[in-house]
Amino acid sequence: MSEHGNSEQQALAAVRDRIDAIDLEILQLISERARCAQQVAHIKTGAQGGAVQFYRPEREVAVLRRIKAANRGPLDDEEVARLFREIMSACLALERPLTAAFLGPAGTFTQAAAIKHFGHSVITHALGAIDEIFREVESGACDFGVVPVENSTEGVVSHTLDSFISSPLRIIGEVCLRVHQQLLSTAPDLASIRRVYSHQQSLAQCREWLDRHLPTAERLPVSSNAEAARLVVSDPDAAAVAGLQAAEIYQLNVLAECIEDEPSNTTRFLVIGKQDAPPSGQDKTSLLLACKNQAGGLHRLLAPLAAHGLSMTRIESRPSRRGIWDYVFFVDILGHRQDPTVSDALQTLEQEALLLKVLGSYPVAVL
Ligand SMILES: O=C(O)C(=O)C[C@]1(C(=O)O)C=C[C@@H](O)C=C1
Repeated sequence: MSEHGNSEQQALAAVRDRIDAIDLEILQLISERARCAQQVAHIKTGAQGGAVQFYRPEREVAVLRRIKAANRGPLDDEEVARLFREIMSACLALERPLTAAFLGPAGTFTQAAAIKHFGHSVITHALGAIDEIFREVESGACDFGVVPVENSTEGVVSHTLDSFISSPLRIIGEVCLRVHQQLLSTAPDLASIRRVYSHQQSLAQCREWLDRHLPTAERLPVSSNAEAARLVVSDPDAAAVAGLQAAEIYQLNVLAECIEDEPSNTTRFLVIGKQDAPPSGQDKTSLLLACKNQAGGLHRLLAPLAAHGLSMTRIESRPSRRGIWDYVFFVDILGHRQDPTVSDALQTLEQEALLLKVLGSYPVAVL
């Protein structure tokens, strides 16, 4: 070996020794942290009768926000937050493993959102439909549920909004996920593709790409994009529009990557549970409202929000399907229901609205 090669080997060995030593220190610290989480569990179990709330969303976001603020690189803020997300997920699983229901089968973006929110130690349960997720959490069979609510290209997921009208569940968190769609198949190329399966939202997100590259292929909506991937395993003339996770799980070829029409295509998911999330300092509140069906009704309904200086980040209207109200409105505002300005505004709103249901106050997504 040349002299140069030799000194390179030595330099490499020295840095690797340093890395080995650091890894042991990190391991010790992580183990110490995990023992602290066990102590926390012990304290919580002692302090609370009945159901113990091991999962504390407001504390988790406080930990992640603090880490991001303290970070000085070279890893970027998102990356360090992701690492700490996983450490906390493992610590929480030691207190008690959490279960989260998602729109299955395995490999959907909803599963990816559940893991992004809770970390990899959460036990995910695949369910076939959005209303099944609500029922699973309502019955207590799962601790939490994760449901898609809106996509930046395609708009609202109406099934989710409709489920909130009759469900007693609360929104306890939100997750935003960049959604990259892939064209998956057992076929080697596009030439033989006659059918394209996916969730209707995913088909819509790739409409222009499909018009251009597969203009004659039939588009068939199914219950989820992972279900589409599962279907094409036994249909060589078909392709699925789905995520990379589905390609791995069902061992399909990626015939085309990132086929979404909007490169910034993002889906927002909601985390649902039985308990409210306490204030975290940076929160959102989701409301369900109905107003009198008369001129200026909606304006009067929203006036208290403006009067209290609250920012509205979203408003959606849906036919109520109940016959009591014509339309209901889903409104998101910044702030927690326990913040004085929000609670004052809600009191005024209650007098104006035919219906006011606070669907939940929850921390603004950190990751
Ligand atoms: O602080 C707590 O209440 C904990 O249970 C500890 C911890 C953590 O690992 O930091 C774990 C789970 C909770 O959701 C929040 C934080």
